[in-house]
Amino acid sequence: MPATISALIPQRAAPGLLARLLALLAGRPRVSTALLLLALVLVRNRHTALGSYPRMSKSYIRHPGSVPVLGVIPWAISNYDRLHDAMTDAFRQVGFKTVVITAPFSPPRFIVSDPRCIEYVLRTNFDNFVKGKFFDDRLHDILGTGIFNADGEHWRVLRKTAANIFTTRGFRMFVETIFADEMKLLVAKLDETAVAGQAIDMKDLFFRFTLDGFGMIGFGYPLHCMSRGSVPFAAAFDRMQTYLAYRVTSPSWWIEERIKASARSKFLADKRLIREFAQTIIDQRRAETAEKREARSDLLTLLMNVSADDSGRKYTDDELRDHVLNFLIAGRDTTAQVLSWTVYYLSLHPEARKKLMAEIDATLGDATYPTYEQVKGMKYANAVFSEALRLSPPVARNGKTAIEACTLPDGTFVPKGMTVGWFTYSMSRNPAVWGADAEAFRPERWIEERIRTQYENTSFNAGPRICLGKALAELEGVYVLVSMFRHFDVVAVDPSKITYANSLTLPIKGELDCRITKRR
Ligand code: HEM
Repeated sequence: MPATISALIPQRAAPGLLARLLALLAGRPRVSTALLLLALVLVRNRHTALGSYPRMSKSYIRHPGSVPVLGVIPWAISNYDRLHDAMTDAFRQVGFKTVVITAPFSPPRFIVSDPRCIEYVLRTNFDNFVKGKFFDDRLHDILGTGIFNADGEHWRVLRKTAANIFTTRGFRMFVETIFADEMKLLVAKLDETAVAGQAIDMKDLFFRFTLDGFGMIGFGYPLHCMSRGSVPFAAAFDRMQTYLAYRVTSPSWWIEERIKASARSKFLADKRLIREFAQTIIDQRRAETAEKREARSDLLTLLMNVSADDSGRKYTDDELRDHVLNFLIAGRDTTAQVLSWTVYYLSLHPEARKKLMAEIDATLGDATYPTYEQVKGMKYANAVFSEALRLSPPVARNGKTAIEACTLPDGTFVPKGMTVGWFTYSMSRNPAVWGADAEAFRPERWIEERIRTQYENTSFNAGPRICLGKALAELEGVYVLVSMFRHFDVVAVDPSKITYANSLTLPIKGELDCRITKRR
């Protein structure tokens, strides 16, 4: 667990007895962890919701890692760095049935993996399941009033407005102008690396590509990340996500944050930096002449013009800032992460890489970059992207909260206010859905087998809140893949050492150093 309890103790001495106690415990992480947890259990806390639910019925299957009183806490601590695999192991033990997770000071949660339950939560009983307090409490600092945390009418207005930029006409333009320009910069960088015989961090380059791309698509704002050195906004964004992932994982995050003042102050500095960055984009737009503003049709323009509610009120700068950040998270991290994982899986599977390059060469003829139609038509390239996404979904876990009590299709009674979560990462490894080779990287399954439903394959979420950027992400991801492998062979230096970091999404831990060989 990277954030051990000792690491959560303040760096500067606290006054008096507490300081001495903390100093003593700081050198003994195990003892301090145990004592802190014990103290948490003994102290009656108004945040605990255990008492506000009916006693958990014996018929519920407890998460196999649960222990009395502390619930899943010891399991979560010992598996923090491999949470998704540990969760998959736990599901295997119970035959992928619904489990209940308990922990002191945290409301119990169900984790489902049955596609029927997913469909019930995300479509059939859509109005009864909201993002709710669980996510808002933990993620408000970064998501604010933006679409990811929004519910009800507020969500509907945002979704309808944003949907206007995701049109086929727009997509063709994105490929021909924005992606094509950005790809030339990426190819030039890889060219230099290949000539110099060095390795390069592809993870960093993919993040730069998607951030620049969405800067233009969403806000008509050139961020020039591909041609810059460090990007402080992006670094702050990554740190903040790791911090917030801890809140989603640890039931005692709120108390730990009060103890660990220095980490919190760094977090607040990052939050300020990120907000200032979003504000700059808005300020520049407001400073433009009315004529120039009216000629634009990007997301920011749409959001500035739409009525936020029935009263005709416009979004405030604070709200616009939240929207900008929500879309930047959506548009940057997810697609970039899938691209990184795709390179990882292709490095482990040279036969798939060969097949991909053969399809690219056969489709493109003499051309160096694909057209919109070619990207859409390349079956194997699309299958490679989908397969990497299936095995390493950026939104690897998710959940929604029941407004009223209800019963899931597998018979699980969900009390009012309880959260039902799911681990897409684990669901992708369920042999009942994906077959005996569920764990294997096999792009052919997307060509030879039936296409799984949204509720079996939740990588893009499902139902009315299915990812708004799905088509854009697939187009951008496959465009980059095809253009890149048209020019180069790209192989990770040491794929066997690659794993994921526990963050809000599912980035590769550390760098993705790759060797680049010129193909043409
Ligand atoms: C491979 C890349 C992507 C994946 C795997 C992905 C996945 C997801 C998932 C799982 C959700 C549901 C999140 C939740 O419940 O809060 C979601 C929502 C969303 N995604 Fe994506 N996404 C991707 C790319 C994009 C891109 C490029 C955009 C463009 C901006 C985008 C825009 C959105 C938006 C606006 C929502 C919120 C939809 C709503 O709540 O109605 N996504 N995405």
